[in-house]
Amino acid sequence: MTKLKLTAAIESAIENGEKAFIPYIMAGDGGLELLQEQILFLQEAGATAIEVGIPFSDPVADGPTIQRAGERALMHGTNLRAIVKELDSFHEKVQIPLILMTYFNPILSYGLESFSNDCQRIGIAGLIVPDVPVEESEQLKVALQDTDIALVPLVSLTSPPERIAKITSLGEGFIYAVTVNGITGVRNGFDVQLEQHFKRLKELSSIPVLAGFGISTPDQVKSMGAITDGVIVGSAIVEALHLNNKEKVLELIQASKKQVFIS
Ligand SMILES: O=P(O)(O)OC[C@@H](O)[C@@H](O)c1c[nH]c2ccccc12
Repeated sequence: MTKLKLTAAIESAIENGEKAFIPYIMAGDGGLELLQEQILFLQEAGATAIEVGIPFSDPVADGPTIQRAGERALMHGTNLRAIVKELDSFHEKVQIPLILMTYFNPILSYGLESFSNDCQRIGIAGLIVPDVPVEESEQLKVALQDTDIALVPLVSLTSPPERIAKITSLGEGFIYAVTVNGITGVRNGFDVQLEQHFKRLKELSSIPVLAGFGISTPDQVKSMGAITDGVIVGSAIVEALHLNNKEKVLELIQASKKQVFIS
């Protein structure tokens, strides 16, 4: 089994002189029938991979924009089972890696085994489960061990060095480096220490390091991309898709392709 599909996609963007760009979307926002169109649009627009969010009633890590998108999706009656079924119906058209982002509860109610089997069957390349820290990920790791699905870890700004070392050694796919303390959502500024923090993470990690949380403008995509291997953009993409502002999505993705490199 190879957990390398996700890593390979990111490395290939970098080999092209670009940075990775991973948009986050909320599955079922606007109705599940939009999911295929949204994924194929982002693929066509040049996304490196896509993080597909599963709506959940108690999204503790999510800021207001993602929370509202989740509520809209739940109002449409979306759930994990329906999303997997929908993804199954068009997965042959998707060439870029898909990462599912879900809290642990929906996975447990789905059943760990069948979740892992179904994700493998429909070609899911990665999984982000924010309420399962590395120390508690054994059960999930066991369920995923015979699959090609990478369990992507989150590293917070406040993780102490021993914890960072543990996360980077166990991490798969890429390291999701959180840029702020707190929840998802648009921010105006970032800690001046970030560059140092990312440098350390990159030194410790054998897989790519991507920055996420609070990135919402082309300039931020460029400046975060200059000090990491790429970015994840959630709230700004969710909002732009909700307002059908495709131009904004294209601008954000383009910013990851024209990089100013700071050495
Ligand atoms: O919305 P932002 O600030 O651009 O951050 C990305 C984020 O939305 C996405 O990766 C995500 C959505 N929900 C999460 C929960 C935990 C970690 C990450 C996420």
